[in-house]
Amino acid sequence: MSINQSKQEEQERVNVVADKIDKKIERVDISIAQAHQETSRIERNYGENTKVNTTEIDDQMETNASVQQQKQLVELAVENENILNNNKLKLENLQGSPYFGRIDIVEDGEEDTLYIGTSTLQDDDGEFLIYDWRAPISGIYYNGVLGDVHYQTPNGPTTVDLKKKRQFQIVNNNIRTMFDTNETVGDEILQSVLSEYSDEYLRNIVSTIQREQNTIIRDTHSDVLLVQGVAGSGKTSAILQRVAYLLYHSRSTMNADNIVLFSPNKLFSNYISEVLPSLGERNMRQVTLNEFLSLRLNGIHVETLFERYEKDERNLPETTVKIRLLKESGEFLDQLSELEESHPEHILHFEDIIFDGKSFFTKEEISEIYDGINHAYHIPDRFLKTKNILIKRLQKRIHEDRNQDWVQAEIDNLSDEDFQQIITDHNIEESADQRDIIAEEFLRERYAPIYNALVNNYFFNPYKEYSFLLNEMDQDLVPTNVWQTMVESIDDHIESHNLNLSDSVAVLYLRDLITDGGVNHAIQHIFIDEVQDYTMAQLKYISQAFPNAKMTLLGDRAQDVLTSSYRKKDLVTEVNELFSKKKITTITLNQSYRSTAEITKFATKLLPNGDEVKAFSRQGEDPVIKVFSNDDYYQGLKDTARELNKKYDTVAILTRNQAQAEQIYTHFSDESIITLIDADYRSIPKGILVLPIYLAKGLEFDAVIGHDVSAKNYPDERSTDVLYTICTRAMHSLTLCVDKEVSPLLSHEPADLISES
Ligand SMILES: Nc1ncnc2c1ncn2[C@@H]1O[C@H](COP(=O)(O)OP(=O)(O)OP(=O)(O)O)[C@@H](O)[C@H]1O
Repeated sequence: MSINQSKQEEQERVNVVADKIDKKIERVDISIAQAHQETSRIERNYGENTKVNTTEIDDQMETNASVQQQKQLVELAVENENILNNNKLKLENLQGSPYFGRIDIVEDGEEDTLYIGTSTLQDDDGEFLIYDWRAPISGIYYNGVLGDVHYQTPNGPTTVDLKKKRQFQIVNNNIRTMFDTNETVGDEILQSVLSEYSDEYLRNIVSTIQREQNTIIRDTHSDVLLVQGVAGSGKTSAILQRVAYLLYHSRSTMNADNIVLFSPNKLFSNYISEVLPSLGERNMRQVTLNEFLSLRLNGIHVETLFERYEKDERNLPETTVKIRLLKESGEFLDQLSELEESHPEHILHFEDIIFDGKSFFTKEEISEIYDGINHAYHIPDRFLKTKNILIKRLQKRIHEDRNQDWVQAEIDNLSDEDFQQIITDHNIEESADQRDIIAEEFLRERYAPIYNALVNNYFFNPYKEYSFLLNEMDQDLVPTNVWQTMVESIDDHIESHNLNLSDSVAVLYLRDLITDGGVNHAIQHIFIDEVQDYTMAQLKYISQAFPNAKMTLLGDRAQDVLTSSYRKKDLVTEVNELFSKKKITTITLNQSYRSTAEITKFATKLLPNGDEVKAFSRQGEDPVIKVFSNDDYYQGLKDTARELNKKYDTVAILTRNQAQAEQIYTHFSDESIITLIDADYRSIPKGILVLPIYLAKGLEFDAVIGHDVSAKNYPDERSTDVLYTICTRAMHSLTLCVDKEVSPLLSHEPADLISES
């Protein structure tokens, strides 16, 4: 059969399936409308029931039961509506482009043809019209070459004979292209997908997942999956596809709330927010490292990586580097805990618990309790025993204080309603000592802040404990006076509610270790993008905080913008050392998809091992280096940006730091087309943007302008990572503007790339 005949037949099938999808959507719309009416009816009912008289106890109990029942009905109705809406979303995702792949297989002598799309679609009689891309059999589409192929079923591995693999590009229900192939996904379709212009959001890559990406997406056995992938190799894309895959495979035991993604910044969170919904899934939780740490160190401003980078750019003394490298290592955290355990006679740094302006428990009392507990116990056990004793003492106080005059007077002054409320809230039965019980309940409410302070360990000061251990630490890294100054500066910072990044992780680690807290058992998967920005201490702490989570770590050593000025060791080695007891799989991605071949080749020349990076064969314009030798650098930059903006919707001017971005912005201030992006931006507008490179991490733009790649601004190889990351943000066009003298990092570039004005 000729390909045209096949295309005709395939088109007929697309029409049939498209028609069925439309009809299903019509039906689901009717069900949604009915479900919505039902929810509203139950909610109205619920509203009326909650208005019932609540002053008589009997009535109130009855009302409570009925309200509970109504509440459950509302929840059920809402859930039903959610399921229907979700079904509709999946059908809508299939609309216009119902599938992208087909495989013909022979299994146990039987021939079968399967179509693969973003979700499963069944006929009314149960026949599969489309298989979900995550179904075990769909793995063949991404992995297999024709002939015998294996795939995993719930009953173990199975072998089938793969006869045909066909790819489609279907737009508005019309087959635009169709290929039979032996590869994962042929270049033609990938070419066409990659030459499209960027938009505000990253898109899913479900129809063109490549073999190595597929390995990342479908890995279910590793505790730590470490992906070292060059810029634009699809690391972020693979994360999101992997989340969708894991959600599908563990539907009964896991949902999106059991997954956390550590993302590099807020812009990034918005940028990736459309991928999972386009695959019919809810987004996982997202947090930046700074949000994660700040939330746990309530009331303290934790230095951001960006703030630190900006500071480092100004001044980074060698002693600071030495101390920082120590604090950022996994061993440093081990040292802290060993030191703590090696001082059994040491009394932890406790704090008074203040209530109503007075000390309710003094630190001396708490210290005495702690000291009185057998020193042979581990510190967390002693801490817990101390806490339990304090809670018991609080209970005793409640019991004793109930007869105090002030308590009795307060009870006498209670309104009838409040009095009744205590009785119903605590189910207090009528008896001779009812008033005593009420007095205790009253006190329990009054003393609740004390109880909370105990439960939340506010009587322990982890900052002082940390400084104590630093003072005790035997170190010969830096002279004693330098070390001492460092410890004092932490104390000063704490006074003003600030903490730098490396200390914050150490304090948290120590606090959680001593208090045996801070652990979240519910999270099953942690994803960390841009892992090259993380220290081993941070990774160790994160893995301690989420003990049940498998970790997927994705990074690129060459894009080490934020720490390259001082970090030396290789990320893969470090991670392997840190998690040596876990099952680690390391995957390397060398193929870059984002940029044109010209841009990728240009960028990789900056790297010492650049020849390992494989450019995708998408052709485009050569990058340009524009040198402005006169004093009109900013005018030249402006003209360049405007010129590019005629052709490309988004033109990003990327700088080394925020100050440079602001400076450019002031030169543009007469224009409404330019947007200065800062760390609080949540979405990327179109037009000309100016932002420091660290905010552009993980993002991509149609056209990129590197700001002032001069010898002054990029003097030596310590700037390579920054420049490389800037260049690799560009999809279609890259221009480097230079004020006077070109950076030595570009000295190998041929003269014809350089234009002088
Ligand atoms: N298999 C694929 N099919 C289609 N497009 C792909 C594929 N893999 C990657 N891409 C595209 O390449 C670009 C880069 O992908 P992504 O942002 O996931 O890479 P990355 O490795 O996280 O990049 P970086 O580290 O430079 O931020 C995106 O536009 C993405 O859609």
